[in-house]
Amino acid sequence: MRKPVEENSYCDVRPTGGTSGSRVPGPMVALPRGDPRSAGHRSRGFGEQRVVEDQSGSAERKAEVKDLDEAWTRVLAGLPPNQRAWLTNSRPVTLHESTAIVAVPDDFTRGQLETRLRPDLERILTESFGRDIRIAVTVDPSLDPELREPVAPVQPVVQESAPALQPPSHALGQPIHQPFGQPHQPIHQQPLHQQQPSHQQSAIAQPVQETSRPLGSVAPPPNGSAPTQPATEAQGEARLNPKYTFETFVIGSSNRFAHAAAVAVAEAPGKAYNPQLIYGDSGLGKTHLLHAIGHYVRSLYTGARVRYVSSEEFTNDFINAIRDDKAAQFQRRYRDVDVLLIDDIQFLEGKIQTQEEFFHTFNTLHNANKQIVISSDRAPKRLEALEDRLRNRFEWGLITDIQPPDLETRIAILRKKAATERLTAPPEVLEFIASKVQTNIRELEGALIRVTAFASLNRQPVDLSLAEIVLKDLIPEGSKPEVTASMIMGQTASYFGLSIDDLCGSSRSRVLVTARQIAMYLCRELTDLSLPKIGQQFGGRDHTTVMHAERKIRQLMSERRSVFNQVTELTNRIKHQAKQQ
Ligand SMILES: Nc1ncnc2c1ncn2[C@@H]1O[C@H](COP(=O)(O)OP(=O)(O)OP(=O)(O)O)[C@@H](O)[C@H]1O
Repeated sequence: MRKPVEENSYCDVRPTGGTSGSRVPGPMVALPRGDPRSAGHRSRGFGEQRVVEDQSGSAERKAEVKDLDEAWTRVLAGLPPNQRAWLTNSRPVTLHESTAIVAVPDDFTRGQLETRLRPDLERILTESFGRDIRIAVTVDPSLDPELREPVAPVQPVVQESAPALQPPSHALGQPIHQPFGQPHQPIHQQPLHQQQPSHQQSAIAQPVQETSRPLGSVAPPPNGSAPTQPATEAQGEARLNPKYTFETFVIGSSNRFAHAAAVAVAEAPGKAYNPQLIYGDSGLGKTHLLHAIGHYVRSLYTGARVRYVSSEEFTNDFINAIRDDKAAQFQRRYRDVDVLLIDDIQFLEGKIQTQEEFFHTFNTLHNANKQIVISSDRAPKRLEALEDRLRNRFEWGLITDIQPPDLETRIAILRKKAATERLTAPPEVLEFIASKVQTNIRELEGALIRVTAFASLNRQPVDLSLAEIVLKDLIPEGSKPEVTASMIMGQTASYFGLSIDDLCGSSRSRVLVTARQIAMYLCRELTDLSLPKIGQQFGGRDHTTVMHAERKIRQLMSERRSVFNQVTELTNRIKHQAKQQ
């Protein structure tokens, strides 16, 4: 048997020069390529979703969006002036189910909305709609008035830059749904998406256009989950795990935005956000969301060609195609699809030839308004060994991150997992497991499985004492792991969406001051560092500042539940990180 070709053994292509623009951390929005806003065609800031919805011609959706606008007017009227000031350059984007997405110009404002303003915003929105509404905040730098003038095109529009790659007629100006065919069932049959606006039906029930390629015609089962057996080639090609659907995905503050964006992408593939990039640490649900998009697209659009592939498989496939002289088949496999879901893109780092191939795959799909969804373990700007031109393209669409889930979300995930896997575990055991395993959902599920398996093997009931024994082995106490100031600062910065420089800097904004004081407090609690040493770590501050911070946080913890929760969650994360060192 021939050995597979080593990716780098034949490469002679070098990455192009240049640097990608630096971006603020956290969920970010980049203008899609060809977005008329980038050429100054549209005065509104962040509003791609509205445009998509308006194009669908749905009266219901328009009404809903209008409601959000109206509700937003009420929000502005209902807030005291000092809070309203934070919303001057903010915009409501869209309402998806019970989540209102709000765009703000920078990360700092996002912090304000997510902490200080959140209760009032959600209260007024909830009152306005007569049902529970949560907010998800996204950053759209184009809302910053200082960046608005003069309006420079962010990306050249497709037609200007690449006349040879004109998308097919159906891809310009017409709904992308058409080539996919009609939905095989009314939306209201989707259990999780019962509140789905009925615009979906009218939007996609349009005449099916002739396309040059055959369309699959297999309808998935009514619940939107994938069948266990591939019934046709098209269905088999999708390679979706039937367990990874939106129905089985638990939404919490750590993944709310990524989830909402994923649903929007699945409802309007190629139109809402293209590409969508989801990034986050291992085991936080990126693959799950990719598969869920695939299932949902296939349940909405009969015949949609969806392909899920890990970047590793893409690389191996490419290498084998070259070895076997089957480049054309390879290209058809990845370019003749409506939705390409590509997982763990960081795997392409350093693989120049595969990156080159993926670059062309990306361009072909994007130019034809086909949807691309990418996952990565890091933000694109941190994929240093990826070519700039690829990283830049990832920023054309929507970048969403997934953070480790909080305690409530972890408990909810365990509950769902126990229900779907028919595992019996009392609530106190689920809570105990969720408190022990904090950062990786795969480990969380593993712990539940271990506990229930242990009980079953020993014919014992699943109770707290048994869970303690099992998890002791899983997460041994051992010697006290060493916590360092840099660990604390790193975790605190990422928890609050700040940088280490922010923590060491001189800004006195409220979010920053609280974050800095919490980090100093944790340094006192979790390390043996002296007050002056801690002061030095935070940009050479005086030891009295550290003393003040310690007192302040102690006091706030007993007064404000939010601060108590923040300190508890951060302590858990830091200890967990220390254990892994
Ligand atoms: N929000 C969630 N609700 C329910 N299950 C979840 C959620 N997030 C993750 N999971 C489950 O956790 C496990 C790990 O998730 P997944 O494989 O999607 O992580 P990942 O981010 O792709 O990790 P990696 O980067 O290591 O591939 C899966 O079984 C998935 O179903």
